[in-house]
Formats: sequence, structure tokens, C-alpha cells
Amino acid sequence: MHQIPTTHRIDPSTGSMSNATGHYEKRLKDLAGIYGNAQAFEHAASGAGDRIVYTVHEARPTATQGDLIFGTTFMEPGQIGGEYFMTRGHIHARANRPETYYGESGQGVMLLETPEGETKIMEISPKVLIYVPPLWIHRSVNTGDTPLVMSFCYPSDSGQDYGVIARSGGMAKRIVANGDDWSAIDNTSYRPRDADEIARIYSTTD
Ligand SMILES: O=P(O)(O)OC[C@H]1O[C@](O)(CO)[C@@H](O)[C@@H]1O
Ligand SMILES: [Fe+2]
Repeated sequence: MHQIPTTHRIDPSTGSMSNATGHYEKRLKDLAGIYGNAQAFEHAASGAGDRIVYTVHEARPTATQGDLIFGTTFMEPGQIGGEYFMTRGHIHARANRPETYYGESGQGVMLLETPEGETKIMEISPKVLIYVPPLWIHRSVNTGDTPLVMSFCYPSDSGQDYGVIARSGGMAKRIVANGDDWSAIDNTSYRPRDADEIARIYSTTD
């Protein structure tokens, strides 16, 4: 039988979305290992490990292939050792699944990377839509001093692979504060993916 069409009202300032089917929070203590300055992270997490960095509200109508997952990400402003608050980042477990992000409020960047190590950095702000094509690792970063709120949409069978970033020592670039602006610097811990790892990523596509 047909599913019932639904309407969802998004609050651009809080990221709340009506008729969501779930939500989760990521706290500082959940985000160990993603920042370049481990000491600054330990210092911040020991004082405020329960602090919420980002909250995701989402709707997953069904898990059927061809359906969608959509919702919002609300991310607080902040920095750890000069590096801005960011999501964990991932490639889709089925790596050729794409995604869109739409700016609701605040300022940020999407940090994008191919398995082979090419980087793209796209600014996001209200009314800007970013298309993340199949096969791009993606992470969002709040470069502003107010919350960054974005809505997103991706195929329901995408899944998330977080290990792809951990195995390469992070993403190739880090987004850091530079006066009143942001800049991208090289991640000195980054190890480019070898041929086996790249082949493994491509083997998840169908
Ligand atoms: O899953 P991460 O990398 O922590 O980032 C959260 C964001 O990514 C998504 O998983 C979508 O790909 C959303 O739930 C949310 O916008
Ligand atoms: Fe994603």
C-alpha cells in the first residue's frame, strides 16, 4: 500500500523538525580523536565532556531501498585548540550514495574528500544548498560564532562508515581559526589511502 505523505516544519534557529522519527546528540566526550590537538581536547573534555556539540533530528520513513532519510543538524559554535567544532565525518557505507545539505542558519563549511585524497571545501550559509556527490567523504564544520543549522537528505540505504577517516589519520585538511576568518591547513597525521583501501571503498558500490 502507499505510504502517507508527510509535512515537516523546520525551525532554522534550533534545528527542531516536526514529525521527526528520532534524534541523537554527540557530546564532546564522544568526539575523541578527531581534533589535531589531543591535549587541548583532553583539557576541554575533562572540564565539559557532557557538553553537546551537535544534535541530529531525522525522519526515516522506511528502510526500503529507494526511500530517503532527512532531517537537520544543529551544531554549537566552538573550537578545540583553534580547530572548529565539526561532525565526526564519514563516507556512506554504500559509498556511491549522495547527500544534500541546505543552510538554515549560521555559517560553516563542508569539508569533502575523495578516497584518492582530493579535497573540496564548500562554504554553507542560509539558503545555500550543497550537493555531496557519490564517493565523497564529508564532514561539516561550524566556522561561525553562532550555531550552524543545516538540513540534509540522503538515500535510506546509505549507512555511515566512520572508520574510513580514522584509518587515514583524519581528513587531509583541518579547518582552523585564522583571525576573524577560517583557513584550511594540512593535517600532519594524514596517511593517504593505499590501493587496497581505495578498492575496498569502491567494492561497496552497486
Ligand atoms: O554522522 P556524522 O558524521 O556524525 O554527522 C552527522 C550528519 O551526517 C548524517 O549522518 C548524514 O550523513 C546526518 O545524520 C548528520 O547531518
Ligand atoms: Fe552522510
